[in-house]
Amino acid sequence: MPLHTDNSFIPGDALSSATTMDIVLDALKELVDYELAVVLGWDGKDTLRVHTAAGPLSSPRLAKFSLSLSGRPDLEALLRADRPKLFSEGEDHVDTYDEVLDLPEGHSCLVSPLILHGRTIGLLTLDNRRCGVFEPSVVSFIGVVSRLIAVALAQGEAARALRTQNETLAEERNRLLGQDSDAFRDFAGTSPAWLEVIGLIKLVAAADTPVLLLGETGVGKEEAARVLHRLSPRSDGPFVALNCSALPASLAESELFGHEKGSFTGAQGLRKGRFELAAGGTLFLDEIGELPAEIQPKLLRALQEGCFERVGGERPVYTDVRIIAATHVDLNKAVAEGRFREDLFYRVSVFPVRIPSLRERGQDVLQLAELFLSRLRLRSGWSEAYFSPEALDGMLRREWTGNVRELKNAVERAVILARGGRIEAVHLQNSEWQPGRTREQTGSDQASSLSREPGLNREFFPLAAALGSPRAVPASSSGSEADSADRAQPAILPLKEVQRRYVEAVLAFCEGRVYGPQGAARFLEIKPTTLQSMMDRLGVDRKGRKQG
Ligand SMILES: Nc1ncnc2c1ncn2[C@@H]1O[C@H](COP(=O)(O)OP(=O)(O)OP(=O)(O)O)[C@@H](O)[C@H]1O
Repeated sequence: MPLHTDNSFIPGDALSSATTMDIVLDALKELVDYELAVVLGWDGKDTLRVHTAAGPLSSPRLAKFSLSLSGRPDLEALLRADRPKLFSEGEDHVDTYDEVLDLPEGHSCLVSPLILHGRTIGLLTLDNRRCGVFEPSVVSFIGVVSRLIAVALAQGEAARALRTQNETLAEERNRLLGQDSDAFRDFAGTSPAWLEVIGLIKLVAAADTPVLLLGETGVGKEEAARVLHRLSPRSDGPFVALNCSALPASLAESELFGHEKGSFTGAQGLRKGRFELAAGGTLFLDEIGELPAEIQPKLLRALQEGCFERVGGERPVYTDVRIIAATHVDLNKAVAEGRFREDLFYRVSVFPVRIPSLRERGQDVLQLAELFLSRLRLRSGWSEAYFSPEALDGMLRREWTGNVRELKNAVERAVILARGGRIEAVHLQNSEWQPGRTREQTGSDQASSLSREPGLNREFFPLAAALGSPRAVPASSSGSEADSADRAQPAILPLKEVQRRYVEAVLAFCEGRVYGPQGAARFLEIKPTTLQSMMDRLGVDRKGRKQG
């Protein structure tokens, strides 16, 4: 036979562990007359799972088979003895594959530990329905083969882990490079409430314990999760985040666990889920309380056993990830209402950490504002931006309902309004298009205090100006007579008319600009294309006049 000359083999093409094992068991079949050969891998704790099964008796059910060693002291003893064992005819023994296979009594059965340098790697079993098929002479041969299989199994698993880690790192790096990410920035704050959080994060970071971050929206739960990851022994591994809210069950499963090629229409290739991408690192599950009920048992299994199947896949996939979950809803209530599984709740909430709201963090507001401003100063035209004393005071007094996220956005908006110069309190007070209020004020107080300064009102409070109403914000719901009178005062306009007038006013304020940092879309926090179609729908042109 001529020598095979294809030398295009490169490490990246290395055979998968499963293929290697298929080849080995196939070759073994030529020497040993088995009907079922199974290689089981050991998870290092208690479980043996089928890695490869070959022979006419193997079946897809077997591929999912696993067994607990604590329930099988006979197998544990066999692994300890590190010697193959041939079960003789009539010898009583527990049938390993009892649950999935019906083998006749007295069938031939040979079991051999897979041990490498004294470390248990797994187990090899050979079965044949007929009695006495395996000669005693075959036992020592299988002992030698088992050592080779142990090497192949260990190397295959190591190569797989390395490959997954490489891919994950590359994917995560690309993802981070593609964003304006805050992942590597400071974690500002020195208030007692914040220092307590830092203390807890430092404490729990080193352990592999699941952490549950609780807190209002925008308080910095994801930021805290990133810091926790960076402080943990997994910091060299990836940090992968998934927002569980608004994910339909079908999408959530494939996002979490990936899918096999052709598992559903449009699944053109194998795609790894976040669990696999996070291997060796941390998986951050944001808004875990919103996870669809159908997925919760699958997540529980992945957390408990470290294994799952890709959508459309049969082979179990194993990963080692640390879970950090976050929620802004009360998970206890979700459990009581049956929306969240209790067992999953206990699994993820081993170490809860509450991230305080900005209201509880005192002077941290100023540190954070300075931090955000220092980042913005790096942008062209804004290097001279600074806060006036009144602006600093206003920030301290304001009730930041949207927390750090709201503060961050407000600082950016203020820099734009201040045209990269001195930021006044009024630049930060511009909150018609967000729900922030000063700590002392109600919504109506805020509207009226703004309207007390006519120029300010016109320039920075376009809704009130646009509607021509003395009170654009409804009165507080104290139920007093004065309140009822206030409520009755403004004419109620159709929503479309309010939208039209408001868009016109914002456009006028932006001098007809739709795009760019000082464009209306930016202020309205919508895409310019969305604003354009809204303008078409409302009949408003760029100069803010009604068309037609
Ligand atoms: N201590 C901090 N230092 C710097 N930036 C922070 C800090 N905390 C939060 N941020 C920034 O504030 C914004 C909101 O934070 P984050 O997304 O972590 O909040 P969250 O609590 O996870 O919000 P949600 O509940 O909406 O998911 C992000 O842009 C984040 O980078």
